[in-house]
Amino acid sequence: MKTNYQRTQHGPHGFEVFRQREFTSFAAESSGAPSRMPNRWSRERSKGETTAAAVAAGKGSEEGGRSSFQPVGDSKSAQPHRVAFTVGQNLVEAQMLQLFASHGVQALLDLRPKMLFSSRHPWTRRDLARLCSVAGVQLERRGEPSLLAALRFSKPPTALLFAESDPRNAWRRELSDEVFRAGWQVLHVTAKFGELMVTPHQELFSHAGNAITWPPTAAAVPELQKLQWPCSDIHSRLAEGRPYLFVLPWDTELLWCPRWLDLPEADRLLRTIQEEVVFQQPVLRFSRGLRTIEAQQPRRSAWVSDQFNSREHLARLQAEGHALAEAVLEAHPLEAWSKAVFARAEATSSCQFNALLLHSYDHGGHSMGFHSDSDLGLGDAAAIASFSLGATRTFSLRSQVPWNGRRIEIQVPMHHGSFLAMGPGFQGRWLHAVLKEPDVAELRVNGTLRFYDLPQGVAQAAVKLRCHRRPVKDMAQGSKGLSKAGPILVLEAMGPGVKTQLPVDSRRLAFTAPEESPELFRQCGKVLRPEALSTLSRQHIEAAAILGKTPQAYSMTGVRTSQGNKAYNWTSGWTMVENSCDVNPVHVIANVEVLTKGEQRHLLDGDRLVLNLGQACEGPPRTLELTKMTSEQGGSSSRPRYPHSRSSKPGSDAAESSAKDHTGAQLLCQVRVVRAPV
Ligand SMILES: O=C(O)CCC(=O)C(=O)O
Ligand SMILES: [Fe+2]
Repeated sequence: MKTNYQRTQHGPHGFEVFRQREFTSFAAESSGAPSRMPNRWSRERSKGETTAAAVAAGKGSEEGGRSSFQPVGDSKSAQPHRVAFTVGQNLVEAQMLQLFASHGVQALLDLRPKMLFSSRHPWTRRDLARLCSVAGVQLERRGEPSLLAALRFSKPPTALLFAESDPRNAWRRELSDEVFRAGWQVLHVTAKFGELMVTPHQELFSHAGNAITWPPTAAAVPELQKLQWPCSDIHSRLAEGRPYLFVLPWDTELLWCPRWLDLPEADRLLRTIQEEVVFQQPVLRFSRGLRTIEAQQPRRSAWVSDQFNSREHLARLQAEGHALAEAVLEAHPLEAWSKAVFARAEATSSCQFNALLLHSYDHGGHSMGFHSDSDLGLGDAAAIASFSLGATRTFSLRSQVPWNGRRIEIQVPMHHGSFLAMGPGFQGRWLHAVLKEPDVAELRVNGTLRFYDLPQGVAQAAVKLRCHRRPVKDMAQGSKGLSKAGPILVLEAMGPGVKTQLPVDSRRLAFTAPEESPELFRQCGKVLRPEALSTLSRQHIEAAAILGKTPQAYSMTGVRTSQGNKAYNWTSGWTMVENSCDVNPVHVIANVEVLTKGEQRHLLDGDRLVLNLGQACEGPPRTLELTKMTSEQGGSSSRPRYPHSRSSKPGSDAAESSAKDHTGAQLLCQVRVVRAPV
């Protein structure tokens, strides 16, 4: 089979869309060495800038004055037949078959963590086995001690199946780096907006590097002192008011200039930004399998750039049929004030930038969760600078892996007029965040300067929000003693900060009908510890409704309330979800609906609610009435308007059969959501 890819257009997130043509010639062309990839940068870059070919060959451009860049992979050892596709489990059957058939995939290596194998999972082992036997593909589980050993035994081209739908995320990123470094040609397959896209690993992660010289010296930053890790007194150094270059583990560097702007300069810049810049608070959308999740960004943002997101550029993309996400904000063109900011930041950091992302944290409740700046067009080689105006907020840094057995945590007090720069390689080793600080009442404006290595792409800040479908028994784990109860509502504090920091039973609360089990209801605050709320990166809690498919299934398992042997009244009707809060919208995840105040809909099996807990829900444990029972009975007339479906297309076969599957689904507890005391 001969297929190849031809670049045709850029997806709305800057992913380049490849249409299939002939594969073998593409693989042969590109797998030999990344430098032989036809590259998009060289077409677009201005004279003197480093081309991708030079980058891949490990050469920086002398003309452009850039430092040399080390390609991620060892291109010399690449062999034409060593081709691996990475795919996420969000691909549906037809897409998997399309991938197998058009690229001659011989083996599928399932690399998903074990816990994900459940009957609720999009791809069970059985489903995969059936798929592979139909397609004549060998299904393999990672049995070897290492992925590379497993790959060596598989017959390429091999598809690597990951839980993550985004190749930039976690395990999928890490393992594909490993495979790429071993000389394999790695091609990431994504399904966005109904289209299969293939992006070579190096296109997604290579960055030409924007450091002109790095690290900066006292020539650029007067009185700069270099401090080598381990420095136990780093926090007192950060408070000293003097500039430092902290040389941290893993060859990463942090430049700290606490007095970057003097007081009048900082005041003036803050005033100008407030006057000139229109900030927006977009609703962020995330793909989760076939579902889309929405949440309002807990801060206001704005872009300033002449290269990305201009009004004309976004309009052109839309005219070409691209649906732009709400989070893709139109950029303000550069003006005198912003040009001065770019020039000053470039002089201090000895780096080049082409976009400024501004955030307005209006108060301590506004935040940004732990993340690394890994938007498309950035990547590990990108150096990123950041300045701060207004209220002092803590810029928290945490190493991605332990150093001498423990993760390193550094708190940088970013005050009015301060500046820092994270050097090349930093994003691959560290996470950063601006967590909520309830005591801060004043506004803080932050600006991060970046260099997007994108040809006229769309700059969009990384969005990190995870939502997991879990089997019922796993969900119930966090409920300590509730697991025997039938319908359970589980609220789980998510977001990367929470997830990595807190054990599962500290960030979940699960309860049954409050009227039936008041003592459990009161325990909610104990189960969901305050840390879970204070580390919430997106100010949201997810509520997953765990439902029985049929009333009979539950009565057979003998569900009892905690107050006695009284069984639930399984046939009392559908449970509705209603938004009774006009400040914080309730998002019903399964079908991406935002319920405005007073709106209702049926709560269905698998539905999740996102509650944006803001000031309106502050105070002592407070009950937010979300749902109420209705007298509707199951059956065709009361069939939910929005069947929980694997297909978003109404009327499709999948939607029909899914609706049938779920007609018996009922949630029989009255759902109340309580905010735990902080
Ligand atoms: O507000 C800050 O200091 C951090 C901003 C940030 O991390 C980002 O824009 O990616
Ligand atoms: Fe960031």
